[in-house]
Amino acid sequence: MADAATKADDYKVQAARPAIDLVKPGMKLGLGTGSTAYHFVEAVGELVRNGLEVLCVPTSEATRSHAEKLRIPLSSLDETPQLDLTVDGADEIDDQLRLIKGGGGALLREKIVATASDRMVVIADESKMSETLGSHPLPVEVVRFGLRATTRLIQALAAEAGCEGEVRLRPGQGDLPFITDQGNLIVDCAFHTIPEPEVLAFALKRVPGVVEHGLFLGLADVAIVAGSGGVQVIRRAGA
Ligand SMILES: O=C(CO)[C@H](O)[C@H](O)COP(=O)(O)O
Repeated sequence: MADAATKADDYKVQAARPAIDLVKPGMKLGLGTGSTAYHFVEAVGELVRNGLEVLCVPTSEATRSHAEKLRIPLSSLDETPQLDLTVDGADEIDDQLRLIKGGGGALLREKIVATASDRMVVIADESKMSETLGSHPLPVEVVRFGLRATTRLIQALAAEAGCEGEVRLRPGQGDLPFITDQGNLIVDCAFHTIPEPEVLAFALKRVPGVVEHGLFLGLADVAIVAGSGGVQVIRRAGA
């Protein structure tokens, strides 16, 4: 078990390494969240220690505090509304580079930052690749008000989009729910298979209590995926 975890972490390091070659002096960067993005942030920290000038926007408070420890110069989207490149992890990736994100609960800021970037590069180990999205529960960020009504509507509209399964409030510490950096809740939707991600995304956007969902469609330009066969670079058609 420990060996499998170590191998997966090695792959995460291997996926992060080529992404660092895309970083050029003066760039404005989005810094992703999670255990894979962690390695990219570490590598940016090393470049900064060696004199590289970049300005970075973190996608979560966790990444902010990591980057601060590394003395990476930070900004916000208010000060720096357009970024050159965002590098982030993913929970699931299909061959069209459609993603499920939000396993770490940062999907809202991650999507805002990726959308504000000229390019989004995803880094991942091979376990994240999937023929059909849905094996990872889809995180959906919702407001607290009307949670049960929101959950029911998510289920009903998702069913119309061909997706059925348990919609569960993400637990946090003790008896408390998980709270996002924006002070919202997350429901994880165990749909198992999402036959038409665009149709589901459209349906979820019709639910008033939904702030954002973890389907990232047409956002990732490149995926760098590391595994037993080496490192593969996958480009989205037309990107
Ligand atoms: O979307 C995310 C956080 O909200 C992460 O990018 C995703 O969960 C992947 O994380 P990891 O690299 O730890 O597997």
